[in-house]
Amino acid sequence: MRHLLSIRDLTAADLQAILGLSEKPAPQPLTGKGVALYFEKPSARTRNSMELAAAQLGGHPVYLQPNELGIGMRESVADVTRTLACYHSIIAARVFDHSLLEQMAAVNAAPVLNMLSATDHPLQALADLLTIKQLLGRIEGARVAFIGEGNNVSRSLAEACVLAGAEFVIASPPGHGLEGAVLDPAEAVEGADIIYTDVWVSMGDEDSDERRAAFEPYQVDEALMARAKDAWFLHCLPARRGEEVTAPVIDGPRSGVWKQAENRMHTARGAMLWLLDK
Ligand SMILES: NC(=O)NCCC[C@H](N)C(=O)O
Repeated sequence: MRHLLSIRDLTAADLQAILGLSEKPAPQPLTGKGVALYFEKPSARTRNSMELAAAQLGGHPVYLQPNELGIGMRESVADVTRTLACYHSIIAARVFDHSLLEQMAAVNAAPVLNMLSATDHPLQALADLLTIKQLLGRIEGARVAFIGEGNNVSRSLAEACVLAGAEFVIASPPGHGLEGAVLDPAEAVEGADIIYTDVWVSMGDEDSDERRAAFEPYQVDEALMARAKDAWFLHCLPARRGEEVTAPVIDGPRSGVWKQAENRMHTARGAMLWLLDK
């Protein structure tokens, strides 16, 4: 049984297969079947794109919240997972603790799909790669510069870039980076085809003056964009104009964020088809 908890669950061929499936007309393998969507955190793009993608595949999405499901409280993780698998072909979850996804996947009752955890956001990275392919006409050899925090979005993007043959570089404040080399923003955007950022304060993380001060030199503004010739700007959204990005950049002619948001739906279909091995 397949699970998609992180990009590390994919081979290079799997990744290309998902991108291919995402651009094809939707088949209907989920006719009469359910897709469980369990959210421990808020969601705009993920919930809507997953609900639509499930419907396009012929399935019926069911939105579930912690206070109803009582996972690990009213009922054990394994029993909830087995119950959901009685009705649903896929169990998708957005969680605080990544290990909950691992516990659900270990039951092997239905394919488990990560809709964002503290460490990974594979669905976002799939949409990012499809967007890069559409904007540049290629992924291989592209230089993707991420300016901001090393966490779920940047980790999955880095892994997906490596798998698809793109170059990934990151500039993060000290103590907020990913494993491996960290550059400063000017170095990172040098020769970049894509400049990408994310919020300074992720869902569930603590906001503070120290944190804001650390991230302030990492704002993507027109001057930073101008250091890279003809780069496209991407952002997973939600965006805070005036914090991680300025309005002229995200609302400007080189912003691909709305194509990227739409692609969340197409790649959600691709990911679910891959999970079902269709
Ligand atoms: N586009 C999305 O699905 N959400 C992105 C939120 C990313 C941010 N790093 C967070 O964890 O809150």
